Amino acid sequence: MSRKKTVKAKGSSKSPKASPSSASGRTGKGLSAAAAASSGLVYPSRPSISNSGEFYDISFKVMLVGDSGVGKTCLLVRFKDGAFLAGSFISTVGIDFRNKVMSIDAVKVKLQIWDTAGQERFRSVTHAYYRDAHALLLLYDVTNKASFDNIRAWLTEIHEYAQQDVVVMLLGNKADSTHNRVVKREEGEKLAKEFGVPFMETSAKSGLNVELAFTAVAKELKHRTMKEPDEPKFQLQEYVDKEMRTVGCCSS
Ligand SMILES: Nc1nc2c(ncn2[C@@H]2O[C@H](COP(=O)(O)OP(=O)(O)OP(=O)(O)O)[C@@H](O)[C@H]2O)c(=O)[nH]1
Ligand SMILES: [Mg+2]
Repeated sequence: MSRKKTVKAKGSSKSPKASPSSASGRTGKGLSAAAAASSGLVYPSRPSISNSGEFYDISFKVMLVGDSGVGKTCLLVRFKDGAFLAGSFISTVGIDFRNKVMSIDAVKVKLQIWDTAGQERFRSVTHAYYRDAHALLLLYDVTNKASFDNIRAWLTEIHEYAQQDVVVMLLGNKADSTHNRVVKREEGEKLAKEFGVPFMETSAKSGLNVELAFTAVAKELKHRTMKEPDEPKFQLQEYVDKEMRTVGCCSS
């Protein structure tokens, strides 16, 4: 099943809250006519403008999924606002989204990031949104074994409801909680290998790898959309491993 890209009318990047809508893919620069034609994108006369007033060239929809309490909302807030939501845990009701425009290889990439409720009772709501997602960040909590054991069930759900070519990345969150850790990093790596998905550990609290997780996904999506025919395929896990080595693995 191939992914469809809907090109929205200028200025139509407003709240898609009313219904799960397709993320748009459009580009202003860096995309050859051939690549644009083959990816189904069209050249706008100018880049689009997001509802926060930022210009962007292409837009993708990313979903955060995983058990309740693994840190999806905190990860998004850390990425968007650079802050950590400490204090009492307020579980997400239904689904919400935030936009962030990133500069990827001189292209403005807008990520529309959907924060889903992990609680079972909201599952049918989130299922409806899977089919339009270009990427899924699947989280477990390294201090919660059940959240790790449930990853297989989440992956089954993803295969059932999401597009076949959706980008999936497994994240072991709360890596800062060294004393309470019950899932080893190696266990996360092994599971990710088994399912052929990239993996890294993150911490919404310390900021560890948060920017890197979203950047890696944005790079993969941008490459898929704008790749020149003779350009080598972007290797997401290789990129992540290289970046982690460069910054000494565990800095934010
Ligand atoms: N130590 C630590 N705590 C975290 C981290 N991320 C989130 N938390 C805490 O974990 C709890 C749950 O975080 P949320 O982000 O609300 O969890 P969620 O996955 O959005 O949960 P639902 O909305 O119910 O699906 C909160 O008390 C956070 O403060 C982290 O990286 N490290
Ligand atoms: Mg939440």
